[in-house]
Amino acid sequence: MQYRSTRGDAQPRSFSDILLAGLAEDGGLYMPETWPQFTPQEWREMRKLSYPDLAARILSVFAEGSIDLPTLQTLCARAYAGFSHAAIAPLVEVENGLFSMELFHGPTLAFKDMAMQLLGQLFEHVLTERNQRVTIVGATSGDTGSAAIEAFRGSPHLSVAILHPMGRTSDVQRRQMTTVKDDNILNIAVEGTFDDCQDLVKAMFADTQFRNEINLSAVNSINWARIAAQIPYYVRAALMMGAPDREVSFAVPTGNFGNVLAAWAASKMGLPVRRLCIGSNRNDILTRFLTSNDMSMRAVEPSYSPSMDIQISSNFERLLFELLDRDAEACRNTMLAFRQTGRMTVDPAVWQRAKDRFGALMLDDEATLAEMQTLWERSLYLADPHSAIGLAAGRQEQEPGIPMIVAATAHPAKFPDAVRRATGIDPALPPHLADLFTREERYETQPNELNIIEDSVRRHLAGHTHKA
Ligand SMILES: Cc1ncc(COP(=O)(O)O)c(C=O)c1O
Ligand SMILES: N[C@@H](CCOP(=O)(O)O)C(=O)O
Repeated sequence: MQYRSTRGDAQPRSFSDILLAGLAEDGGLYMPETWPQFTPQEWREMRKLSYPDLAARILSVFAEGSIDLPTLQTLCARAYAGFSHAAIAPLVEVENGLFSMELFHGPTLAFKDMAMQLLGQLFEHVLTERNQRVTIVGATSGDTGSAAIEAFRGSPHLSVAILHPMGRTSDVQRRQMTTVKDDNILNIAVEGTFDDCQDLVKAMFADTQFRNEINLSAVNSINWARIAAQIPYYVRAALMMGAPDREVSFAVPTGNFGNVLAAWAASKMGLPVRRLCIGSNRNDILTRFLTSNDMSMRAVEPSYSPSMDIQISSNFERLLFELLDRDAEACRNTMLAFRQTGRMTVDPAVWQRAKDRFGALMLDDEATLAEMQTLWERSLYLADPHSAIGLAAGRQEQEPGIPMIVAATAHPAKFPDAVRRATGIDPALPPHLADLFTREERYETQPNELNIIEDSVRRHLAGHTHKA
């Protein structure tokens, strides 16, 4: 399988190449040249596979020509060995026909582990094979950072620098990142928002000298491998509900648009998905786009669901590329104009195509707490604020006879303040994190300035390489 950029300039590249490259050189995002297809019979045969084997089967079509199926099976078995639930991503029926797909049973208690644990294995495999070293720089609004740190800590092949927006994550999220002491990890609190952190990462990719100097790589969902590794749980859930002989719908709390894009990708591969519904908090740029063709940037507002405090949803570019019939030039021009003007409206026919596929719902903080309270009182289901937004969005789009599967993206214990406020319950951290608040933190605070952040990364690499 070969990959091309949404902005058209980059050369076609293999899966292993784009895994390490992260972002295309023209600033676009890599997409598979064609959508792999499974027949109904092939989907049915996947029903009997364990989660790791199913993940390997799905990944094998994207990694074709780079990594073979037996190797992927070994890597997937290792990736999911540390999950605390035997089903890896269990389904819980919260209300009649409304299912919570719990994606938070990995080591850092958020859906990011589902892909990041596998990326950890994929990077080790490809870097060992190529005898190469890279530096991963990632942006996080709270969960990607800790998942990446957990997946890559102690690796002899790479260093990881994570930029988080100062004071805008939960305390649990920050401590999960900043209490990890491995030499190859650097945490930087940036005086800005998540969007600033993400822009800094993209600016580092655009700085060719710096990019080459440190062998820059990415593990945010701008990296296609992240999306590919998020597809299997949608497939698994749909198969459990009777697909391909029955349609299902998905609802996903959304920020950077990566998770719901994986569900959409599964439908492009032939999985019978009826509706996709996104939930957002008051940072509702995507909801506004889907309800009124208005993608206009506003200031990022803090909310009870901080991981979705995002205005610039990177993966929307991948959907736009498809909506524009893969016209890379039109995609590039639209994205550049969006960044210049802070506004995007698309041709009404293009917008209609998005609306035909996606529904959307916005919940502000008050409505989020009310939803958490209702879920607790009616169903004894303790949801974190992000998952609660997804469940409300899913309920809105439910249709008789069609299972609605909602991505539950974080463990309630990551957001104890909101959970306590909504339900009066104090959600406990699992034993491996029970002493999180007594661990010592280590991080730098830096202004939102590219040169300063690049220098921090350089200093860290010099110190780390020195020690190694
Ligand atoms: C807990 C949680 N829920 C939802 C989201 C939104 O997911 P995405 O950015 O893939 O849309 C995030 C962050 O990505 C998250 O950490
Ligand atoms: N919510 C995310 C933001 C980054 O998303 P990603 O999927 O692109 O890595 C976070 O928690 O960091």
